[in-house]
Amino acid sequence: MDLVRLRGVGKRYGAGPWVLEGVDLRVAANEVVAITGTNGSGKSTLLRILVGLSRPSAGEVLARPASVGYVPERFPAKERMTAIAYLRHMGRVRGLSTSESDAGAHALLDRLALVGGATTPLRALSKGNAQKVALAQALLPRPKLLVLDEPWSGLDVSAHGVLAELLAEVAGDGGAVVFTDHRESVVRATASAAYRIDGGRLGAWRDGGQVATVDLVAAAEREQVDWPGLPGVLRADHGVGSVMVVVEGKHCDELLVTAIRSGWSVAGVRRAAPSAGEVR
Ligand SMILES: Nc1ncnc2c1ncn2[C@@H]1O[C@H](COP(=O)(O)OP(=O)(O)OP(=O)(O)O)[C@@H](O)[C@H]1O
Repeated sequence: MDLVRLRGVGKRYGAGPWVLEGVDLRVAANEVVAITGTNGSGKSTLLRILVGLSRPSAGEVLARPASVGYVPERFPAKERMTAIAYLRHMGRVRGLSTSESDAGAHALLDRLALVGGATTPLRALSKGNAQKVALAQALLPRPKLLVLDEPWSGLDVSAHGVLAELLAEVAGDGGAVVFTDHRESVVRATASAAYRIDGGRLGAWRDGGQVATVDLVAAAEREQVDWPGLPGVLRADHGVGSVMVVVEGKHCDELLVTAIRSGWSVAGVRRAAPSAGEVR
């Protein structure tokens, strides 16, 4: 089922040139979609249309879930409000109680390791910490569609893996994720489908990345998992306290969610075209 559907979408600002033209896009549940393109190609414009902050000048948005989380390229962090007060406010606006909001916010900020604490005023946060708060607000409560504009930019390396896990959790829970990034490595490691905007048109990225290799490390209290029995798993090689699983790209997010829920940590995800031996 399509969670998102755009048909023939075009966008121009005032009487300026067309930034986007004839964009058709469908995003199904469980998908993680990357949008690539050069600076100024229209990636942020497309994301703003996806979340409903900008109206297309042509074409239609035929489907969009009611619950959408959005991490903009620049987080409006000029407020005197503290990070936790802001997150509480955002959670309340979206229907959570104060205690649910606070619990969710603290859990997300802990996972993302917000340095400097939740009581720092937004305007005093560093770029990376502001990005963590921006991520937390988009996930409070967990949305059906999560849209992120260059979410890795400014994040420290330790938060990179957490971000990948959070995206996998949204997609694995029947939601969908759309993000922009310039880097091929990020697209390969994270996306189940990828597109490129060129000359205002949305086209296929040159490589869909059909197979993923997932390196997992066992925590002390993990459950046994029948890796080869999971959907799309092509191979599972066991090490001491670790396992390397090769999985079809479209089932990668499900595998990551199962692994995390069963007490395994994701040490790495690599995507590549399948070799002959891995195709079945
Ligand atoms: N509010 C606006 N008013 C007028 N022009 C705009 C507006 N927002 C974007 N543009 C123009 O639309 C084009 C696409 O901008 P957009 O920010 O969508 O690109 P982008 O691919 O996200 O770029 P970057 O990678 O640099 O973030 C650019 O030429 C930009 O100047």
